[in-house]
Formats: sequence, structure tokens, C-alpha cells
Amino acid sequence: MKDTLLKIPVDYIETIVENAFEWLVVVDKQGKIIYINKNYCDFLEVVREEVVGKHVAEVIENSRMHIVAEKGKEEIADLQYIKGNYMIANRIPIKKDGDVIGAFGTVFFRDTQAWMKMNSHVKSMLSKMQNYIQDIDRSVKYSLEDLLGDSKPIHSLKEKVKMVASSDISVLIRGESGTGKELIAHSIHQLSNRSHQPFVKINCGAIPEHLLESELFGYEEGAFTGAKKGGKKGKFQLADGGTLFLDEIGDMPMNMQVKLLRALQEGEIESVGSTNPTMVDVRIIAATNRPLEKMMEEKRFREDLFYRINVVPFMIPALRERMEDLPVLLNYFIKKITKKSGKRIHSIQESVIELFNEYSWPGNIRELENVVEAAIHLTNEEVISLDSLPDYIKDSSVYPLGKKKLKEILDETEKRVLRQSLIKFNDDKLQAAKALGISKSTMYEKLKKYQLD
Ligand SMILES: Nc1ncnc2c1ncn2[C@@H]1O[C@H](COP(=O)(O)OP(=O)(O)OP(=O)(O)O)[C@@H](O)[C@H]1O
Repeated sequence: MKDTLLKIPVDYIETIVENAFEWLVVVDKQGKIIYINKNYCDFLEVVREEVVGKHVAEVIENSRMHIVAEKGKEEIADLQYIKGNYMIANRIPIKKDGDVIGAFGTVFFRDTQAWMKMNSHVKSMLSKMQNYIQDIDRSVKYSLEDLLGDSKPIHSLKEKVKMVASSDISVLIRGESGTGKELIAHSIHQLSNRSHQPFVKINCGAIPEHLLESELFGYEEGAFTGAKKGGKKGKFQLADGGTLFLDEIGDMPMNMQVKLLRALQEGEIESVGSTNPTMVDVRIIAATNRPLEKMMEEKRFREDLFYRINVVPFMIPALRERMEDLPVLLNYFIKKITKKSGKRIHSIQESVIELFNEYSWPGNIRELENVVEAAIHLTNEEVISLDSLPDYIKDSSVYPLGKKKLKEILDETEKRVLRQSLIKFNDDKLQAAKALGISKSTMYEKLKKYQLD
């Protein structure tokens, strides 16, 4: 190291020490100044030749350089009050063969204000980056392999995704909540030529009406009170070259529908506060669970926008309409959740499957996953039984009309009620009978009938 340093010409060293630090001072073991750079002298309003050789405390107010040179303990980012301001100083001992022979001190920020300015600058840059990182999700979470199901509708959905993915055609995905609309949107993007470009999602229903325009198209600096310095990019600009997923498009207010249609038709957008339109190249995938046809009749959704986005419609059926997918979905979620939770589950009781087949699943696949997760956490055994299901599923009364006779339905309901009352009263049959308003003997009779004893 020493050899390398000796090779540096002295002119170079002079430039480095004069400029590498804002201010620099070097003292010997006694605290006498050996070297001080010009910037520091200018600030202190002293002549360099006159202060070299003087004790540092005589030249620099509140200096601790002599203490560091004596004790050999470094002081980093210490606040030092000089000429009416706080400075941020570093003081480092210089050692030779283990002995302290002096110290050098640097000041990076002339005062705390300069430091705070730099600090808030860094913070604002970091938060800006964070915004963009959240907005742009290049690594989409799902692919077509994640779309499980053996039913005919799922097979044809998969085929359709493969057919349209590579074109830039607009797609409208419809289906109840939790049916996998976002999963399909991810899959289309992933199979498209834009897969290495951003996939940007905006939930049109979750953003307050007055913010939606700037969220979609961005804004210029000074566009409104509270606008960020330098402005902000909108989702359209962030998705440039990639895919923009307009989730819950049926919840978009009418005035924004006009602006969105213009952007889609002309391929250019205008940020809030700007007068110059910019071209954007974005593929649109929209999704909704709203009845758009009815909304068009009621003049709550624009027809022209509907035809612009509905070039290829995707309709995902509700889970209750394709119950043949239940076994594969159930198996998949059990495996996934047991792996995550470390719990072992080796079977599901037949009664649970029966109940699942009867239940209407208003929250679709998302609800199924949540119910399986809750059941796995609630069971103490390695079997998913009715006891481990959330109450609202057990309480749900979905009558299999047309499939079962009234007597069968009544018997099943009676059995379910009896089972629940036993669970509630910890198998205390007397208490359960009391709660149901039946006699002890009737209770025993019924338990025997339904093999619950
Ligand atoms: N066919 C499927 N196979 C496996 N998982 C699925 C399937 N469909 C949906 N899921 C899972 O269900 C959950 C909900 O899916 P997703 O968010 O795509 O639904 P969505 O229709 O967009 O819901 P919302 O309208 O409420 O936003 C996700 O965890 C997803 O992985």
C-alpha cells in the first residue's frame, strides 16, 4: 500500500487532499496543525501559513482534534458548533506501529441544514423509486399453469388464452369475484411478446374519482397544490411497451370513461397540467364482475368504450357452475397450505366434500382457498372434518333443489343441527337437547338414527 502511494506524484496528492473532502485538517500528537486545506482556511478566514504549527484549539472553535490525537479513539459524524452553525465532523486517529502519532479531521456538511437537505433529497428519491417499484411488476405472479381445473370451460379458457396472447388485441375478462380474472390477465401478458415489458395494474374502483385521472395519465410539476416536484408518471406511461390491466373497469366514473376511450383510440395521453400529448404503446386487458350490458342501458357505462375493450371477451364461470373442478382445486390447496404451515393432512371426511358440493361459493376459488386454509389451521387431527370448517359454511343452507326429496333435505339438516349442537356443548347431550328444546330420550333416538352416538 505504502509503495503504491509513493508512486503518486505529489501534485496529484495535493489536488486530492485539497478537494476530496470539503474541509480537511491534520494535527500531530500534541494537537498542532500540520496541514489544513484551503477551503477550511477560507471558511475560518485565516491564512494557511499563519495557522500551520498552531494548536488546533486556538484556530478551530470547539475542536476535539487534539483529544482524538491524544486518546486515539475515532469520532464519526459528530456535531461541532463553529461560527454559529453545526457542522458534521469525522475525526480519525493516525497510527504508526500501533502508536497514535496524530489525527485528521474532515467536515462533509458545512451545517446541519446542508445535511438535512441532502438527507431529504435522498429520502425523496428513495420514496419515488419505491412508488415505481410498486407500480411496475415485471415479474407477474401467475402463469397459465396456475389455472387449475379439468372442466370444459377451463380447458377452453386455456386454449383461448394461448390463441390471443401474442396479438395486441384488447381483452375483457368477466366473472364473479375470485374466479381468477387477474390470473388470466397475468397469463395473457406472460405468453405475449410483451412479457419482458411491464405489467401494470390499476384498480379503477379503489381510487377516488378526483385522483383517477392523475393515476392513469400522470401529472406535471405544479399541476395542482400538493403536486410532487418533477411531476409523477401515470400508469399508462409506466406500462409503455407492456400491458395495462384495468381491474374493476365497471366501477370507472363516466367522465373518466371518456378520457380513457380517447387515450385508447388515439394511442396518446395527456398528463394533468400538460398541453403536449405523448404517444404510448400499451396493450389493454380489462376485467369486471359488473353487468356492463345493463349498465349501458342505464347509461352508466359508455357503449363506445365497451366495444373498444370487448374485442375478445373472456367469461370465467363461477365455481358452483363447474363443481367438477373441486377435487383438483381442493387437492392443490391442501398441498400448498400444508407445505406452508407444516401440518399433515391425509384425508377429508366425505361429509365435508358433500357440504362443499352443496355450498354456493359466492367468493369462488379465493373463498375455497381461505376455507381450506382455515380448516387446516383449525384441525387438531390429520383429517379435515366438519368440526374444522368455519361456522358460516356449516350454517349455510343451500338446498339441492331438484336433486333431493324434501325428506332427505330435512334429515340432512337435522343431522347437521344435531352435530353442531354437540360441538357447541362439548358432547354434553343433555345440554344440547335442552338448547334444541327436545327431551333427553328424543335426543338419544335421533343421535342413534344419524349414527352420531
Ligand atoms: N382456476 C384456478 N386455479 C387455481 N387458482 C385459482 C384459479 N382461479 C383463481 N385462483 C386463485 O384464486 C385467487 C383469486 O384469483 P384472482 O385474484 O385472479 O380473482 P379475480 O377474479 O381477479 O378476483 P377479484 O374480482 O376479486 O379481483 C388467487 O389466489 C388465484 O390464484
